[in-house]
Amino acid sequence: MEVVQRGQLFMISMSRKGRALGMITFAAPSQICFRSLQVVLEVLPATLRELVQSGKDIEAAYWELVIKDIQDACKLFESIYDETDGGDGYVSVEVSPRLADDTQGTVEAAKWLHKVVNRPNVYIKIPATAPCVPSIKEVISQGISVNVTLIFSLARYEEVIDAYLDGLEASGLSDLSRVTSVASFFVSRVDTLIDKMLEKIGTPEALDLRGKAAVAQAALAYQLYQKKFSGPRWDALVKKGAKKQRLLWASTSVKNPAYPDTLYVAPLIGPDTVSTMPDQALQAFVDHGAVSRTIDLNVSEAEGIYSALEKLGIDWNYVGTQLELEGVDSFKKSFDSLLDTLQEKANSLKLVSL
Ligand SMILES: O=C[C@H](O)COP(=O)(O)O
Repeated sequence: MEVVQRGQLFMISMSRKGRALGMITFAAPSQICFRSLQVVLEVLPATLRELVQSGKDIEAAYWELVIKDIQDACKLFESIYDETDGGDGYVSVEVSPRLADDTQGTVEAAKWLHKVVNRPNVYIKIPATAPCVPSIKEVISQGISVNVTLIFSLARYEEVIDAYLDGLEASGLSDLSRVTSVASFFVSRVDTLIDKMLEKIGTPEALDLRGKAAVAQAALAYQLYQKKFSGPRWDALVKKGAKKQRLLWASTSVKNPAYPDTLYVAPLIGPDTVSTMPDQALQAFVDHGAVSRTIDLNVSEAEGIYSALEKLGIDWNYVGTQLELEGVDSFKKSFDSLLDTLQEKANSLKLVSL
């Protein structure tokens, strides 16, 4: 339990009826796995030693530790999952980031993880890279719930929604109510990149748009969400119990200290959205954030900002691709560095046990 609590992120979520927000704990995989494993290293050297001495290589030992960790977290959140009829209380575990270019490898890894974790409230986390969009469809069609991560552009987000809808339609299940998904749209990193581009352009108009791109794009993502999850195609799936793929805001901490510290949380509150927050963003919001529906208050302003940026030469697809490359690369580096740390620990445990 200690492991889970030290690795947790939080989310604020507006209930479907649009009532007050509840503060719910939500585990995001990279953080929960990477951070909690450091605790595992402190408190469970015996387990690691046992795993290594049983002949497992370090990656296999990693997965055993993670699976147990995720199962414990799932148990912790099970009551939320039950109380909300499968609406909240999920724990995510990510397939190896080394598979981000491998469609079939990702499908196999997702199926395996889903089987071994064996809990109803687990999300298998899959990156929204071009090769993994078809994996998402396939995995959803097998009745496996998915957290789609690393979404940076509206174009890719629409492909992700389509993969979810296609997967539900292909599933053959008569009851779709237990196959759910979140689409994790990264926010602050968009400003980090676009601000640099605007500074390069350097005109007063460009400089005035700094710090506005990310929230504008996110607000338009919510418009797309509303459009795609309505109409005859969606209604047919609802008849079979389908649930909307909720938009999850990731990367919500402010990177530029000149910006308000709730910039990526306060304007993005709306029905069925999920805001993941690291401590810094959470504390700022708890201290002086206000809870009310904000996500669609300024849609025409968001459209204006989006097209003004295009007119200045900002290519949204370039931005999405660049951030995706950086995101996948950083996930891979974290994964590699974690395995290196585990290997070092295992080596020292072997020495101690001699
Ligand atoms: O899961 C990913 C995090 O939300 C990333 O946030 P970051 O952009 O602050 O690193």
